[in-house]
Amino acid sequence: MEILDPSLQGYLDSHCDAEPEALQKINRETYLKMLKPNMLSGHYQGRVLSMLSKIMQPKLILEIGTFTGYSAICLAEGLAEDGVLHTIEANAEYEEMLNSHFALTNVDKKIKLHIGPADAVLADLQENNFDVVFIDADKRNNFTYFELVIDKVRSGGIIIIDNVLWKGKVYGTEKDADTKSFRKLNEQIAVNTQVEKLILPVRDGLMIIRKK
Ligand SMILES: C[S@@+](CC[C@H](N)C(=O)[O-])C[C@H]1O[C@@H](n2cnc3c(N)ncnc32)[C@H](O)[C@@H]1O
Repeated sequence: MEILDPSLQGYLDSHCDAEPEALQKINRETYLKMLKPNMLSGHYQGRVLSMLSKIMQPKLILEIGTFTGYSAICLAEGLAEDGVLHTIEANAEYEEMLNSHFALTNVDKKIKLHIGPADAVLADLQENNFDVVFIDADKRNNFTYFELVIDKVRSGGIIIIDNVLWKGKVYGTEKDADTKSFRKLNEQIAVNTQVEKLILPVRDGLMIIRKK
């Protein structure tokens, strides 16, 4: 089930900025070569991430779940001149492809790729005071990642979590484990008084969480 009517999504796609050339190439290659290519953020969500990042002008971004690098590049577009984006990917087989994708862009020097499971990489990561965090990896660990990163986010910084509407299942009657885990995540964040939050009905649902 699509969250948005396809004709509305078509209208949104045709009235935002065009997808940059390097991202068009990565998008095409992801659909040609990867299993589950729809994990990629894509044109419209990518422009949303880029816009949020440009508004925040972050010095430090953390991404959990790199895949083919699409969202990392979108977020890196908004980095301050001396900013850095750390992105974590568990699958070591993606490393070479990711380096070649980042090299297609003018933000490659600002992206630091960490290969390994997110919990282990986060335990070793010295950086604090993240301005923007994007959580988009193994979905059932979303709340664990939220708890691991919240103390590493500066006051006024934002955490973005992807797929929180889970194809509309979270507000339906489905009882499968993934749907239950998204419902629980959304409820836990909704009552958390440390943060302000809202869900944007972008693609599969983007939760925007601002640390007070
Ligand atoms: C939904 S995809 C990320 C899509 C990407 N953020 C984008 O929007 O283009 C999720 C990625 O997280 C990775 N992943 C899964 N479990 C992980 C873990 N425990 N630590 C780090 N990465 C993980 C997967 O290999 C996959 O590449």
